[in-house]
Amino acid sequence: MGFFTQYMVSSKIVVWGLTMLGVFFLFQLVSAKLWKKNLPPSPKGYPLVGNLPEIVKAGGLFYKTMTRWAQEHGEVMRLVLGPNSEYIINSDRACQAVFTANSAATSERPFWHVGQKYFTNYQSMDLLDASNPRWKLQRKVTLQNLTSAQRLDNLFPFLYHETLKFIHEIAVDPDAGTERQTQLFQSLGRYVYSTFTSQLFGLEIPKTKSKASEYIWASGIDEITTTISGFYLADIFTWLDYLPLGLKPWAKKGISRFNADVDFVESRMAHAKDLFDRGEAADSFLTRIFSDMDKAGMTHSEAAYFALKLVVAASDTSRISSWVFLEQMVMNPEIQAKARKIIGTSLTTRFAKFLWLLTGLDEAVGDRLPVWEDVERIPYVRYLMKETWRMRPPVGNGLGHRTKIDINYNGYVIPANSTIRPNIWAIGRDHERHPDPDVFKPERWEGDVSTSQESGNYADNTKRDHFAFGVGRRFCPGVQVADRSFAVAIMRFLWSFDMGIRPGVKLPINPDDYMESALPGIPGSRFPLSLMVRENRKDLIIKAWEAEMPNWKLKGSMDYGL
Ligand code: HEM
Repeated sequence: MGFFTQYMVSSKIVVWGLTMLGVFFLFQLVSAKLWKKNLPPSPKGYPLVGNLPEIVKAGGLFYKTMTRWAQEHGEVMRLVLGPNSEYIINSDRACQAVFTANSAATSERPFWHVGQKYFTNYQSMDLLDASNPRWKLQRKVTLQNLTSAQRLDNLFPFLYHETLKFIHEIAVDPDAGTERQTQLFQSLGRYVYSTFTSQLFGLEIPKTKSKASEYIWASGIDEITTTISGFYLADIFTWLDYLPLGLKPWAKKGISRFNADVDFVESRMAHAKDLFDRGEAADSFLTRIFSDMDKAGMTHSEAAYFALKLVVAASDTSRISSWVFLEQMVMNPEIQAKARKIIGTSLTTRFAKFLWLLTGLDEAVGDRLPVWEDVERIPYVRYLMKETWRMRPPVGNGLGHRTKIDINYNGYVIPANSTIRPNIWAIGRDHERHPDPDVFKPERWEGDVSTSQESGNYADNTKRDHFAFGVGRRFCPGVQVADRSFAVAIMRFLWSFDMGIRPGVKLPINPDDYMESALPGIPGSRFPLSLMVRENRKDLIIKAWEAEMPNWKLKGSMDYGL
């Protein structure tokens, strides 16, 4: 079920709910003296429910609604979501003022009690307030164990292995390029999940049909749902939490999800520990915690739960990045051809490279699979990354923050304790920042080879490439991992595949027809993508895979015992 369709409830509950909302609205108005403040403008909505119906109706095309609203209402706007209001920050300048200049005051999370208390037992970094010491510890552990210069390299063996496995699967798939090739979204998901479970747990996901992947996906959805404004009424009417547990279905659901998560990670950890004790475990986040090399300051059990949360944060964002890159290559064949030419095909000899330097017409890589270091000399890869993340940010609606203070911007007031969000979609499609924003044009980034981390760190937010990784103190801590994973995917896909549309699909196609409400702004698994290995690559890929397998050391599986 999509996030938005879940707002639909039975009519009795609606009547009860609306009455409560009315009372609550009045209470909010009086207690916060909102009528005295010049609040930002709102799109026209309905009594009591405000802008909710339009959001529900928009479903997967919510990105368009948010972009249009930003154009109509200016740099800051207020969305009325039943009894809640959210303040949406529509421009880079306003992001600077709200999230960067006021980062200490705007880095708490909204009051997501249900998610924080029940679903995650105050252990998930995404949901914790930045002032919570556990958030600080988890952020430190992420930076030390995952994204420090030393640790970033740990990703590569897994990333190279998994991308090669994905490409090899397609090279030997008799259904590749036919109308029966319908599982690409799932296979892409397998390789991405497996990359991160290997890096974090030291355990891989060998098959596309995997109970572990299904579990991780469902657990992630449950947590994300707790961050939807007003999804759990107990986040609005906080006194509901005083009821006995038997009368709180949301609390029971949350507790059972948390307990199931703990069971899941404890059993995975036991398997990983067993391999570690036998000296058969690959180096991973957990093995380093077991061997106390990093003295993380977490118990083993906490570290395993945290590893699950990192897999959730890392996997689908990376899967979506690769998926929409493929979508854009299909929609823009001339860019696919150009990028491929730049990345490299058959030239292998020094003479050929010399020719390439001389003429600029041929390739930079040759007959080996591209690796991360190639990005340094192929800036076009960075342009492709920036353009994909600008146009289809995987987390376009961001994650809410809470402001602890009243913030004044352009004569409007965003009141203390409100939820605030950067409108990542609208900023990426702002005509002033990006002329022709609906056109996929990597060339617009000519000369900008900044990494996502560097760009995110610019003191002047208007100079940033895009806002796909958020803004302010909660800026995505996995950004350098994301850059590596995406760059390698882009280069290897261009090197390996002819990317097109499945036979039998009528042209032209519009990606908007394939949006899913659970992934607003992203064409979902129904997008009729076709991948075929290029003829002159097939033998190279098969040979590379045959050379890889005998040396591959990772023994454990996330699906062990499931
Ligand atoms: C293309 C890939 C990715 C995108 C687009 C992305 C985007 C985001 C966004 C928008 C946020 C919310 C920031 C905010 O609250 O302002 C976030 C938070 C987060 N991301 Fe990422 N992310 C990606 C990959 C990753 C990876 C690979 C990891 C881990 C290895 C990761 C770990 C996290 C964590 C732990 C948070 C929560 C931070 C906090 O609450 O303080 N992300 N990400």
